[in-house]
Amino acid sequence: MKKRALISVSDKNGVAAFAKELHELGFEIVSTGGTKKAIAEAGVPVIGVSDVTGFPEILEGRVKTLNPLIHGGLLAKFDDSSHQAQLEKHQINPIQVVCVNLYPFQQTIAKPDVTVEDAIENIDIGGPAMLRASAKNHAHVTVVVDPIDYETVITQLKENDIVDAVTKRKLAAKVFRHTAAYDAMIAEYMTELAEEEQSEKLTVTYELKQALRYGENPHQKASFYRKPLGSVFSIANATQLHGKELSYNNINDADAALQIVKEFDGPAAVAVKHMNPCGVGIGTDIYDAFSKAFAADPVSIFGGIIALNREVNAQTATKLHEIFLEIIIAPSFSAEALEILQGKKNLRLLTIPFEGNKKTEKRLTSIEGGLLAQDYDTYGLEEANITVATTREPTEEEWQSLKLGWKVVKHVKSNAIVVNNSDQTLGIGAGQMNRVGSAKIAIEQAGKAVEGATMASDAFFPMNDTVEAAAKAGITAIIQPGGSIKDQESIEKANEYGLAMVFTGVRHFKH
Ligand SMILES: NC(=O)c1ncn([C@@H]2O[C@H](COP(=O)(O)O)[C@@H](O)[C@H]2O)c1NC=O
Repeated sequence: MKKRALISVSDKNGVAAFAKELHELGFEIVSTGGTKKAIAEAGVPVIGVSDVTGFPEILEGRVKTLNPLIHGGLLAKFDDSSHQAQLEKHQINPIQVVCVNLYPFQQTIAKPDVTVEDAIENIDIGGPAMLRASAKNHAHVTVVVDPIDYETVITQLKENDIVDAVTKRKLAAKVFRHTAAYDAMIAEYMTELAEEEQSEKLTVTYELKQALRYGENPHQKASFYRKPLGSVFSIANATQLHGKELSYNNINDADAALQIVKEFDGPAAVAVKHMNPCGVGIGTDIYDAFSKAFAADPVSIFGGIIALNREVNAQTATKLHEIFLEIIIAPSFSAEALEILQGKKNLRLLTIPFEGNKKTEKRLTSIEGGLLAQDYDTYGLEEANITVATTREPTEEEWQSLKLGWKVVKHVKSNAIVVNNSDQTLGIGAGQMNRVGSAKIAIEQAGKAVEGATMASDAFFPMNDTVEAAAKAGITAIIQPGGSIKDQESIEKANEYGLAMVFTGVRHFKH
């Protein structure tokens, strides 16, 4: 009996050539409608699945290969006499090679004008059934889901007449990853469609974007995966114009920088070190903004990651060029700016689209043995929640400054304190185990500029010691969530020093 190959693919790239090789190796080719046509057009003999099953493709292709005359051939063990006898009894031919790829569900739902009907029709049923059957029976069947593997299969068949067991197992594992990812994508789409907020299972899928040289430290192995159809405003969607490959730490820091710069509509520049901002500046143009971000902390910016929300021009590039930086991310670079910055061999220059940066994804954080899923902290200041707790109201300039501080403090690791003026940060205290410790760091870093500056705190003051430290340093206004049982003590302390203190009613922990 002739060996049989079953080919049914949506992505028809290379399939005719693959079929031709199989034919020349003595295989009888069996195919579904469109695939059969593509193969026949290339002059390769091919028989239709309907000729095998004696049943037409029905329901506009919803049922074509779902038939025991096909699945019996995929699932029978070739070395099992009972299975062989059953195949003979029912006149089923065994299938040695299966080549299937699926309806383009992902590409379909990526279309902006996709209808639910269109999405549903692109859920492949028969394909995954054939893939899973063949992969289950991989001891006997060679199954190819990825056109990249056509060559390996043909080479091995030509050299040894068989595909070796290790390759067959790898191909089968690839199939199960493929069908699992395919179903995860459908599950995500359907869950959204059904407006289910919290599901009993989380089935997300990611694809390898980059094999990383190492993780947080050189002894840790690491990879970078991207979410298919994920947010476009993402480091996973960046185009690298220049410089060394991104590292694990670069990616985390770049993500942190993007989350901060996203807070601003006007020209803004953000410098990040170890996922905390070390300088944030806003200005009349991007040069002005970057100059302020740089001046905010000209020491910590060394080796930092910079995100800017306007095109980098020559003037800004010249200033950026003076500093040792790891990465610069912007919507674009002018040709002149690019030329200036490309002078630095290792400096990574990235662009990402700043448009369409709406995020509906969940932030996933892994813990050993589990995963935490939460919304991104996209909450801004809501007028309705804001109260001025002190006798003195902030001045107009203080308000501007408090709003800037509040935008930044959200992105600083808790306990977080930001000291700033109306267009730049001056001191940032991050990740201390007590709030007054962060305040002292921020105040010290601000130096003389603390005089007349404002302070933002990501969470309420459990005691009045931070207010006291701020007032003594020369801070004139504070923004914080409020809500401590000792709020009154902090208010009294602020009143005593003539400070204005605003409660936001919302906290911004970040761990
Ligand atoms: N329903 C079935 O029996 C069935 N059998 C194979 N398919 C899919 O049909 C596609 C190929 O179709 P065609 O050869 O007609 O272009 C493949 O992506 C394959 O996964 C099916 N379609 C979807 O469910």
